[in-house]
Amino acid sequence: MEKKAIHFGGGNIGRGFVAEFLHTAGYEVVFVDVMDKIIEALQSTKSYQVTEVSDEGESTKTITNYRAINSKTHEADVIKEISTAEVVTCAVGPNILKFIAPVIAKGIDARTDPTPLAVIACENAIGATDTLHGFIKDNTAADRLDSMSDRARFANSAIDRIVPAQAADAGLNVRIEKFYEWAVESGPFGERGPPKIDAIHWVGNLEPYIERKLFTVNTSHATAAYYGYNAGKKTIAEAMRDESIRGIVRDVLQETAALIVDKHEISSTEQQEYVETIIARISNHYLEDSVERVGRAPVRKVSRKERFIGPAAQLAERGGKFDSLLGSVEMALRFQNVEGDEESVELAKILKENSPADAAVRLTGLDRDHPLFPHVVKVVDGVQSDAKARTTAHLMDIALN
Ligand SMILES: NC(=O)c1ccc[n+]([C@@H]2O[C@H](COP(=O)([O-])OP(=O)(O)OC[C@H]3O[C@@H](n4cnc5c(N)ncnc54)[C@H](O)[C@@H]3O)[C@@H](O)[C@H]2O)c1
Ligand SMILES: O=P(O)(O)OC[C@@H](O)[C@@H](O)[C@H](O)[C@H](O)CO
Repeated sequence: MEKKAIHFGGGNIGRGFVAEFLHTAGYEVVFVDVMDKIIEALQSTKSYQVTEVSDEGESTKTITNYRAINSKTHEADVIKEISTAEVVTCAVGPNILKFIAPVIAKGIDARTDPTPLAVIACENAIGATDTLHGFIKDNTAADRLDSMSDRARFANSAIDRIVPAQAADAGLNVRIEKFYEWAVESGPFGERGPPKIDAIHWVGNLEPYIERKLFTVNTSHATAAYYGYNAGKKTIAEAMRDESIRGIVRDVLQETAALIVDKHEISSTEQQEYVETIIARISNHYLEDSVERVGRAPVRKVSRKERFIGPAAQLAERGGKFDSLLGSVEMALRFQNVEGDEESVELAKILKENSPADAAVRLTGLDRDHPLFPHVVKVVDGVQSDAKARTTAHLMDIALN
């Protein structure tokens, strides 16, 4: 029988990365999404194209052998597919994991296949599969929990490939960078071993991979996005062409490199080479990657384990330098009321309605006695004072005219 993988989220990384590699590994891919437009497009086509763009030119692959189900309207079908699949992946965004967990829990519960399902969350977050697993357990009957590992195994992953928002007329086709890395924990699969997916680099300990990726690729990407947005730049490549922003990105990466080299078995030479690769990747002018996409969801991005506070907190605990990271946090806090970004509206509200210390706790989740906390409070205070000064100036302007 043909191998089958269920993938939640038919968006950019779903179509342009996960499905591409599942397809190459010989899986039939069943996309699950809640967006009618994507589902209808996937159901009414037999193929779409993934085009890698780089200095070396363009190279296109055709993806076929897929189906699509809308989980909003056809939940029972999704449960049935999961009950007979080998793999479940998702790329829906870390905040959506709780919404896809109930249907996955039901699909796992309905399994009779002796081989456990492999569940791999492909989100930019530390321990995303663990988070999903937690929500799945919350949606499973207590008397079925002990035997769940007979029906499913859960492996965390680190996934890296820049897939910008696509042109409005692109349909299902995706333009992406050539580079990719997909590291997944092998331990959860035990003696039976993990599923055969050639693009995956199976690793015993994922922490160095996910921290190096999140705290280099995503820290630098978000730094360029927030400084770029506040300087009126449209794309990450445009921001990176600005010498001052490029210099700031390098300063930030020096701080995270110090942590990565100190904490993991990665030499400073190796990390420096990695940094140069990442700077070249995010400067890629062939990718029209907007500062709004890369800066999206600022509340998530300034949270405790994320790309700024995650490394800054660890550096503060180790007596390291973190002031450039605080500069990125400040720019992230200035990413407010951005059209189409609900979290940027929520951010503005939190900053308006709370004292600096309370806003710092709510946004970053840092304990008040953490060595980083007073530094973050100072940054929050500065951003709030600027907003107040702008409101006062605006009101005076109205009164005078
Ligand atoms: N784009 C990238 O460069 C990139 C690279 C690595 C990792 N990621 C991560 O992948 C995830 C997705 O990012 P993206 O850029 O593809 O976003 P995207 O917005 O293009 O895709 C997300 C998809 O999830 C779908 N979705 C939302 N709620 C759903 C639900 N309840 N059930 C099923 N589907 C649902 C959306 O309709 C959308 O199609 C994020 O965690 C992101 O951090 C993105
Ligand atoms: O997806 P986010 O919102 O966590 O971060 C935005 C980008 O930095 C991200 O999507 C990168 O393009 C990706 O992580 C590259 O591997």
